[in-house]
Amino acid sequence: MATRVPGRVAVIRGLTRRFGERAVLDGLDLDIAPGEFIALLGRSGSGKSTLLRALAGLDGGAEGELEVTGSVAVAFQEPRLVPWKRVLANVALGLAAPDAAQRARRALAEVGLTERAGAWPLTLSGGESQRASLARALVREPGLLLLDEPFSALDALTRITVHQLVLRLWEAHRPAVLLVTHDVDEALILADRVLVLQDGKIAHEELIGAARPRHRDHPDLVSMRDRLLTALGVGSEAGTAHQTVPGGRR
Ligand SMILES: Nc1ncnc2c1ncn2[C@@H]1O[C@H](COP(=O)(O)OP(=O)(O)OP(=O)(O)O)[C@@H](O)[C@H]1O
Repeated sequence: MATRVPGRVAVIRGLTRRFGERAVLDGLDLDIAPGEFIALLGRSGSGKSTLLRALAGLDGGAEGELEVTGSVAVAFQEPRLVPWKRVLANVALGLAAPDAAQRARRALAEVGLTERAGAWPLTLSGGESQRASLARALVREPGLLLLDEPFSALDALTRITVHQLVLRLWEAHRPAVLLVTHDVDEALILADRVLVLQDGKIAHEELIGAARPRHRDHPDLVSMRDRLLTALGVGSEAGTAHQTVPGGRR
């Protein structure tokens, strides 16, 4: 039986996902409030994508309680645009609204891709493809936006630009966001709450009150980075360059 909790877009209780003998998710509890930006860290194979797939309704094999209120949209690491449809048609794909094309155009304008509306996906750069993918997710006005390492294949400069874009879009539309990332700094710069998934459960949580835009050297973030790296079993090396979790797909 699922429980609806007012003021929550997702309520997860005792979520367990087994593959063979192994419980990748093992009695996981998590609440997601409307409009909050959560980053999910965890070592490779800890079950981050498994949790996202369960939340997206893409995996029927999980046991436990999982209630999602409202619509969910997902953007993946690879933008997954349909190659034989132009960019505008990709963004409008599956939208039932009579004004689908108009909404898709508006979404493309928001991500700065108006000029590429008529282009074929294979002619887009990595950053443009990712922006098109974000437009396709946002055009549905989701209550919950799931982002599975969407920035990891982008070069460092493009990633910063897309971070800024995501924050701008999040501030304008206010979906709850669950961002899976291997990048501790990305989590600290973007999220309100950073979670560490370990042994099938949320093993560590950091709440970030620092105002945005944030700089990675903010004193609160420096101590949080240390705690997160310790929770991830990496050991803290404060003051070193950009930190990512071992096993990241970059
Ligand atoms: N369909 C499946 N069948 C069998 N095992 C699976 C399946 N899907 C995932 N797994 C296993 O579950 C574990 C968690 O996978 P998942 O992709 O959720 O990890 P992750 O934390 O997202 O990893 P990464 O950071 O490397 O992307 C892995 O050991 C994976 O091999």
